[in-house]
Amino acid sequence: MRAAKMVVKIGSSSLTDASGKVDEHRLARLVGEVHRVREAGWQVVLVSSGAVAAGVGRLGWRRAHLTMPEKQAAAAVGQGLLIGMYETVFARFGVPVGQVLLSRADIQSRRRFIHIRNTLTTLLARGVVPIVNENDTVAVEEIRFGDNDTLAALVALVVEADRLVLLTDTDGLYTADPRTHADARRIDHVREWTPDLERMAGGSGSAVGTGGMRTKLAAARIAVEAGIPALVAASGAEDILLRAARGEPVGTWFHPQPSRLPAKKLWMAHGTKVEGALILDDGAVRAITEQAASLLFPGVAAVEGEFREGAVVACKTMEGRVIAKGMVHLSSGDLRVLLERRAAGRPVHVDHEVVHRDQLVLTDADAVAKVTTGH
Ligand SMILES: Nc1ncnc2c1ncn2[C@@H]1O[C@H](COP(=O)(O)OP(=O)(O)O)[C@@H](O)[C@H]1O
Ligand SMILES: N[C@@H](CCC(=O)OP(=O)(O)O)C(=O)O
Repeated sequence: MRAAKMVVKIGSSSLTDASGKVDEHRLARLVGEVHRVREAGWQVVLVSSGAVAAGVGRLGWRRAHLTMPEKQAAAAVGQGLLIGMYETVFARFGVPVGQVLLSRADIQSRRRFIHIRNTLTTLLARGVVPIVNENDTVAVEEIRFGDNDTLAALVALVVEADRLVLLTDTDGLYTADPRTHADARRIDHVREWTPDLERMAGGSGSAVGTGGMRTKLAAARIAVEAGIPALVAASGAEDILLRAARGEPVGTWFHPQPSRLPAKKLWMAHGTKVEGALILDDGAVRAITEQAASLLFPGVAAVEGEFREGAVVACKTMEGRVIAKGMVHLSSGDLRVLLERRAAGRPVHVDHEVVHRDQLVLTDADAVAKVTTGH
């Protein structure tokens, strides 16, 4: 029988003490929680922040106003310390850990994505707890996830997890940031994505956190679109992972959407970065959003950027709204030659789709709703 998988993300704010250093007691508490849910039969991938905080603490620096190279240097020092702490504490339960450091480029490449999946599933099958973090020391802006909430959601996609649990210093999503709004109420269930949700979620309330509720919301959305229930909950709550495993009301639950995209389309929607764009005329927009059709050359009005065949590009309306992402069969250079030929009134024959429907994924919520509800 396939073991259920849980991706658990812990934020810096839940691992550090008041001075910003990694707090061994908090880390040990978390490890105890992971151990208990593993004993209940779950496989767990831990996505742990805290490298920068640990490094800053070790070097005796102050957290405020660090440059990017300083943060990366701090992460180089802190990541080793962090994994050392996990190794020591998990060893008390006889559980080995494995360090997995990822950057966005690792997820963007389909080949590397599959290699990561194989490595993670091998670790899980052999009873190891993979401990994932962003590869902060080498990650430059273009290839950064930027926040571990998004990284955790993508890891959940990679391992096809059954739960994504985002543990933080607050017990869920509130109607406003509870640090500054005493009257804020917790939202226990999210079944629909409304603009209100985005308005409620603010940035980080602490000096060590990155992204706050905003990035957790974005991460939860990636998970639910992939059919994975997501929970935002307090890291300090008793038996939190066991309770998450049972689906108890212990935070904000994000319920998955009924229609689940195939794994490759999920990767394309969330794992890839676009290299350019195709501007579609209104007929093509209707064809791909309402009839789930392939994109044919006559529907392409213009091309933006430079890309090779096989690249992932955005599909935009004439007004510039991104409605889909797809893997294009023609380079930007070839498409421009064909567009010029058409503009000059010369005949244009393209014998295949520009983007095949199997390699096209709708990214605009309204467009997705139209297709999944059938109108
Ligand atoms: N609507 C909201 N509901 C709950 N928390 C919110 C909200 N808006 C902003 N926050 C802030 O998000 C913080 C958690 O995010 P963050 O500091 O990035 O933690 P982590 O290090 O766990 O990722 C909370 O402490 C809170 O101040
Ligand atoms: N990769 C960084 C953490 C980035 C991050 O997202 O932090 P957090 O919002 O605390 O989860 C680190 O290990 O310090």
